[in-house]
Amino acid sequence: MAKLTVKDLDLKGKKVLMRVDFNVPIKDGVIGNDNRIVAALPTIKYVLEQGGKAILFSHLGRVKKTEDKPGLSLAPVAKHLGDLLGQEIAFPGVTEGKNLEDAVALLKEGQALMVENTRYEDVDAKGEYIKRESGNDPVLGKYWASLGDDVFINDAFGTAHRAHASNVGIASNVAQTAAGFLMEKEIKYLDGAVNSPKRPFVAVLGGAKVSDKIEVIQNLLSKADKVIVGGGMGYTFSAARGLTIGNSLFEADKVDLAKQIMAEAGDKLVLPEDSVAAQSFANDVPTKIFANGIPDGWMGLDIGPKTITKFENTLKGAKTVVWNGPMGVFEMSNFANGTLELGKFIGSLTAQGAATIVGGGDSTAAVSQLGIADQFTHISTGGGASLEYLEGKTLPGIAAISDK
Ligand SMILES: Nc1ncnc2c1ncn2[C@@H]1O[C@H](COP(=O)(O)OP(=O)(O)O)[C@@H](O)[C@H]1O
Ligand SMILES: O=C(OP(=O)(O)O)[C@H](O)COP(=O)(O)O
Repeated sequence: MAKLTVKDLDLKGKKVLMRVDFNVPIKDGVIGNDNRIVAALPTIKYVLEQGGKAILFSHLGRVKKTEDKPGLSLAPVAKHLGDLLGQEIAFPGVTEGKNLEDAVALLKEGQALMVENTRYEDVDAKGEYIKRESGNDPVLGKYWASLGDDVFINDAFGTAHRAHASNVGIASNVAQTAAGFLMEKEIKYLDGAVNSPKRPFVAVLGGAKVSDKIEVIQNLLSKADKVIVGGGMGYTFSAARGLTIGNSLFEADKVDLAKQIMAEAGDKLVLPEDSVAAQSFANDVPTKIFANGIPDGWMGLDIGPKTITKFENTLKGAKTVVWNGPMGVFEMSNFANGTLELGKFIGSLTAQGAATIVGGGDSTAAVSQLGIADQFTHISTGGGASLEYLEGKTLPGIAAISDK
C-alpha cells in the first residue's frame, strides 16, 4: 500500500489523534462483544509505547435525538479499553469544550484519552438533528484536529466508507494522516478478494441496514457469481415479489429498487423461501414458520429451514465467500438458527480451500457468540466498509490517508 502507515510516523511526545471504530454492541452499559476494541489494540499500544499521547475518537450507534445520547455514551468502552490496556483512559465525557481541552493538556507520554461519542455532535442542545459529525461539518473537523499535534492515525476500517468529521474532516486539517495496523491488515485481505477472487464467488447479505446496503447488491452482481440475500434485508425483496410480510423489517421506498435488482439479476440473486416468525420482537413468545408470505401481526425474525437448504446449496463449491449481515435476530436464541447454520456451512468451506470473509460489527459478534469465528479466513471489522471495498469503490476514509 502506497499509503503512510503508523510506522512512518515520529510519535514521541506528540498528541496523536486517532480514529478507531468502537461501535460495539452495548446493552444496559455492558459490552456484548469487544472484537472491534481488541482489533485496534496493536495500534493503540504501539502509539503509547512510542511515547505518544493518544486522543481517541469513535462513534457509537446512530444519534438522531437527545434521548439517544445516554444509552450511546462511550463511557463503558473507555473503561473496558482501560482494563484491556492495564491503564486508565481519561474520559472527560464530552466532544468539545474546556473540559476536553484541559484533559488533553494533562496527558503525559504513553497516556490515552477517549473523546465522547462523536455522533453526539449530530444533535444540538435544542434536540435538532444537525449532523455535524455525519455531515462532515468543516468547523468541527478543524476543531478536533486542533486538539492534536498535526498527526492523525486512522485505524477505523469499519467507518472507512463514511466521510465524517472525525475521519475525513480531521484528516483534511493535519499534515500527516497514516493508516493504523488494523486498517493495513483489512486492506491486505480484502485486496485479495477484490483483485483476483477464486470462483465461484458468492456474496451473502443480511442484517438490518437495508437502505444502506441494498444499493451494494447492484454492484456486487457484476463481481460475484451469486448474491444471497437473507436477514432483515430479505423482506423488502419479499414485498417486491408481491408476498405479504406482516410486520417484518421493510423499507417501502426501496421496493422499486428491489424490483429493478431482481429484474437485472435473474438467477444470480438468491432469495429466502420461508421465515421463522413471531408476533412480537421477543424470545419468550411462540414462533411459527411461514413459507408463502407472512400474515398480519407476525414478523419474520429468522430464515426458515427451506431457505437454509437453498442457501447452502448455492454456497456448495464456492471458492470465495464474503458474508455481511446476520440471517436473523441472532441475539435471541429462537432466531439464531439461520445465522448459526449458514455460518457453520460457510466456515466448513474454508477447510475445502475457500477464502471466507465475514464482516460487520454484528456479523462478527454473531460468529464469536456462536463459537465459529476461527473457521473463517478473515474476520473483518467492517460490514458496509468491506462490501463497498469489494464493489471497487474508493472509501473516503482510506482516500484521506496521506500517500507515502
Ligand atoms: N429479520 C430481521 N428482523 C430484524 N432485524 C434483523 C433481522 N435479521 C437480522 N436482523 C438484525 O440485523 C442486525 C445486524 O445488521 P447490520 O448492522 O446490517 O450487520 P453488521 O453489523 O454485521 O454489518 C442484528 O442486530 C440483527 O438482529
Ligand atoms: O458498524 C458499522 O458498520 P457495519 O454495521 O456495516 O459493520 C460501522 O461502525 C459504521 O456505522 P454506521 O453504519 O452507523 O455508519
